[in-house]
Amino acid sequence: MAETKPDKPGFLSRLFGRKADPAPQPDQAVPQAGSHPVAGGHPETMPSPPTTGADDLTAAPSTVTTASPDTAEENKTPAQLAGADLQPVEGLDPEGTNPQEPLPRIVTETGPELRPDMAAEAVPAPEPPPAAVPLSPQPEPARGWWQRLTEGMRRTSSSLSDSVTGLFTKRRLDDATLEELEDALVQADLGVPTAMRITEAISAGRYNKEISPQEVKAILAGEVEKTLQPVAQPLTIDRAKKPYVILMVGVNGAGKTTTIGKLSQKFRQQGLTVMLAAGDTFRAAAIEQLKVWGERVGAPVLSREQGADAAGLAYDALQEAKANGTDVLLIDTAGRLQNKAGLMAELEKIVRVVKKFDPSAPHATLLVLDATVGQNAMSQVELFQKAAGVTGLVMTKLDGTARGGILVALAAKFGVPVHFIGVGEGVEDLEPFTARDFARAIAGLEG
Ligand SMILES: Nc1nc2c(ncn2[C@@H]2O[C@H](COP(=O)(O)OP(=O)(O)OP(=O)(O)O)[C@@H](O)[C@H]2O)c(=O)[nH]1
Repeated sequence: MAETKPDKPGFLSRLFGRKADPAPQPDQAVPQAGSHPVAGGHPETMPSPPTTGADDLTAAPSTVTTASPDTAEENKTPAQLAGADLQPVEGLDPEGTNPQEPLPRIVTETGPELRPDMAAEAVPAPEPPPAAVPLSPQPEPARGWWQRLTEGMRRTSSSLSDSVTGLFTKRRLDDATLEELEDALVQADLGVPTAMRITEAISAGRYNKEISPQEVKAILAGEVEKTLQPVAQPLTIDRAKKPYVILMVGVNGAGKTTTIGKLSQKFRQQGLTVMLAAGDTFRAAAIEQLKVWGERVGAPVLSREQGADAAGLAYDALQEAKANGTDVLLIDTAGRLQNKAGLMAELEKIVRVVKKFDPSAPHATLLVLDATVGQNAMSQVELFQKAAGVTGLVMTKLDGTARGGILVALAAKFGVPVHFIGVGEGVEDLEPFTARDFARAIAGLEG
């Protein structure tokens, strides 16, 4: 549920009286940084912040797994560890010793490609998964991205669709209707400025006339697409940077580790070599989870023991990746809470250390956002931007919420590129973000 609707001028007064005022202030009335609890996390169990500076880089030795698609069977990670540690938000066991911590959920992948223009193509027949990955007895038939996207976003789109249908069936477009529509859009987390823009677009030339729900949805989709178009940017790997360093940040449980796995798979399918750095040294299980992904996608994983200095690990990983001529290095980081200054300082330290090795790195800093946190995503963007200089967003779990509209609010407010969206736990459920598909899915329109 969205929060209390912020104060805003009545629709008619905005439409006729104050249209010249373009300042998109209302978003600031939406609850902001620090006003919500962060999803998950156990502040009292967080490790003490690391010392500052990049001088303590010679701690424990790192280990590198040598995963490759040809890894011998006996050397593979046991199946029971595959994807371990997948419910970090509630009941998180920072020591990684809780026998109750859920085992990995494995989903058979079907391997779509990275390019947005291929997103809607039919998914190729599933390849046999590595032996370490148990097959479900009845693999689901491959579904195209559009189908997964619309199914995943059903909760968001049906709540919007229901409002639109309820409001516009055999009813004239009057002030009250528009007011209610605006409320529904704000409730769906699209943000007040976007909600106002959409209602104004709908009312233009149609005031006091009948308008069908379908027409409203089409205008809604058009306006959402306009807002999203500038941020829908593919993640482009610059082959001249070797390794191309991607730092993954986000609060715990947002889906960073899983996203790293899914991205690695896409890079590998493009023929790129990938190395993973298990920079979430906070939890042993997170390190294991990354190793499993490394095995699955054929990417070596550089790790140290739990509690080791993450910045030192990142430095080692850079050296290793450089020495090996690796194309892409993905650095995982611990789940961080924005109100934990020490943890943010650790993130800043990782960035500093990476820059020491290569001033142009990290070449991309991707903030993974869990769509289910709704408006709290706004404050996460602000804080991670400060700590790490976010260059792009990945939004996960759009399938688990009616608050998918938050992506529109983020686009309107920050203009940070959105590279990928996730609508499920499977490898194939993460795809490059395209404005039109998302806009039509959210409006409940056919592709
Ligand atoms: N439904 C759904 N679940 C997802 C999606 N993306 C990730 N998840 C799940 O979210 C959970 C948390 O993912 P992780 O990758 O462990 O999150 P994390 O950010 O690395 O968490 P920490 O290791 O605690 O920092 C896992 O169960 C994932 O399978 C998505 O798009 N949809």
